[in-house]
Amino acid sequence: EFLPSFLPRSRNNLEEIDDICRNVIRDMNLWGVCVVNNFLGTEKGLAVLDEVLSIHSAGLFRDGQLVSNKAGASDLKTIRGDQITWLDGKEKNCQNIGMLISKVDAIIMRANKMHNNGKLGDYTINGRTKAMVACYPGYGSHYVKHVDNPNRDGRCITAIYYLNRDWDITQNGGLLRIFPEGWQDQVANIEPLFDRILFFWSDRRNPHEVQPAYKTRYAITLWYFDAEERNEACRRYQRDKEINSKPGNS
Ligand SMILES: Cn1c(O)c(C(=O)NCC(=O)O)c(=O)c2ccccc21
Ligand SMILES: [Mn+2]
Repeated sequence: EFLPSFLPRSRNNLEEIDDICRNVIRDMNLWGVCVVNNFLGTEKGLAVLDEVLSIHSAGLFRDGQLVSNKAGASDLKTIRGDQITWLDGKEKNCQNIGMLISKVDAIIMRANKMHNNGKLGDYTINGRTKAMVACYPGYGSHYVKHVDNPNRDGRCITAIYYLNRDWDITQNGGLLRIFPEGWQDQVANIEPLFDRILFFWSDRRNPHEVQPAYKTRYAITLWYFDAEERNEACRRYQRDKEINSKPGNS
């Protein structure tokens, strides 16, 4: 369920939300990508980072996927890639992560309402995934070029909040490179900087990769659902399950 826990916001917060919304709507409809810096402000950003660090030191991250390193088949040494854990933000010692999630919800819901009678990019957003907290250990772990939602699973917007202080892309790597469809051979290079949030369409319009990171790299990702596409995906999933469960359809 998607419960934007709207708290009565002081005046300036609402103005700020409105201002960010206008940026998100304009950039998403123009480029399909939007970057907002200083999203929470340093103090709140650090509070979120502290919670992520304590989750990491509590060993709650599942071991990352095994990826063979670029050296090729010869040495079978594999390196651990990204480590992830899923949160809904209501867990104990996660209230700042919860506050981050509520703020992103508020922006997406408001942008959804604000733009041509409640549609952002022709989507009707009515839900989202839990938050995926990701950690790239800094031994060259990377993420191969991919599309988040290549086959209409319902996810329409990807939102990634970065937590990496004093990040030097030349030393630390970890660049997110997006290859937006229709930009010809132009690419979007996004540095995973502290208190930066990034929005982009989750479908085939935005193939992207995470380049090898040489310092621990943290990010929190939310994926927002388009009501219609999600319902259709769930119906398809249900039908496939029934077909596959019938005897003889092993
Ligand atoms: C760890 N991690 C990811 O980092 C990205 C991704 O695209 N990240 C972009 C970024 O961190 O800038 C993903 O898309 C992803 C998808 C499924 C599981 C894990 C995943
Ligand atoms: Mn991705």
